[in-house]
Amino acid sequence: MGKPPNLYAFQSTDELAPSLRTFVLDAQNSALERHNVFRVGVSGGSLPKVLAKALLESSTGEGKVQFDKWEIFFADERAVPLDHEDSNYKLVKEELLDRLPADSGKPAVYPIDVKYLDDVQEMADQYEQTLVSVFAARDSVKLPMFDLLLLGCGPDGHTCSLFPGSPLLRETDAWVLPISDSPKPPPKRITLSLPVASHGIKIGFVATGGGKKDIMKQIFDTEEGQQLPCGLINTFAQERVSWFVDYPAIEGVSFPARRGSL
Ligand SMILES: O=C(O)[C@H](O)[C@@H](O)[C@H](O)[C@H](O)COP(=O)(O)O
Repeated sequence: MGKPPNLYAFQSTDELAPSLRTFVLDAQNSALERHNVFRVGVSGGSLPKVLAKALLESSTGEGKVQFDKWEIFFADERAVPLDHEDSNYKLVKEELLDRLPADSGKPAVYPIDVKYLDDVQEMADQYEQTLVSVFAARDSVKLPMFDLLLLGCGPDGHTCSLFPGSPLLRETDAWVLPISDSPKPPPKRITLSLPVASHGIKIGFVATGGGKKDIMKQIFDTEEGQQLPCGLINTFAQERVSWFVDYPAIEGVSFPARRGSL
């Protein structure tokens, strides 16, 4: 048995941001030592905004953010044009990429191929091919290992576009999966599969606001909660997972949270 996931709780998003920055910088620095590149998978939702606050507005943590060494992938993406208001790429671009300091260098970013907007299976296959080309051949690497995955948690316990009860949760082979009936709009999406989403060297969840407290209680305090997508990642990845939450999101949660610092 490994150690349980880490749960870090803060008064507010403003107080959470510096610790998230330290966490990201630690992951970056060890990735750069290992292979001189930092491969990050990011989700949509509220995460890009909090990440931007952590990276652009705060200054704690060892060393600097070396954006020119970053490769950014999408843990899930909606099948819409890249300038559509539902696009996670657009969100990350507007919150983070467009706001990088002029002297910071630019990350390499891997958006979906919009040629395949009408065929999500093909879009997922193409995105998997992108991962294959970056992470080495499919035959030699059983699963791509992101240096860091930054994920959100939906009020039903979904993460990436892996929803509770979905047959996609049983996928053991594909790295990237299509969805055409997502319960959260828009319906057509692609997502990392559960084995890939659990395989990050580090996995950070960000969940804030009182709207998350019921699901956080389920995930951390109940057996059933461990079967939810976020709970499954906790179970598979154990201490490789760190949750960054605010106090309203863990009100009533018994699982021990470290308060106020990383
Ligand atoms: O594109 C998406 O829909 C997201 O990747 C999704 O998985 C999100 O991270 C959660 O729904 C949490 O969203 P919030 O952080 O906004 O609650």
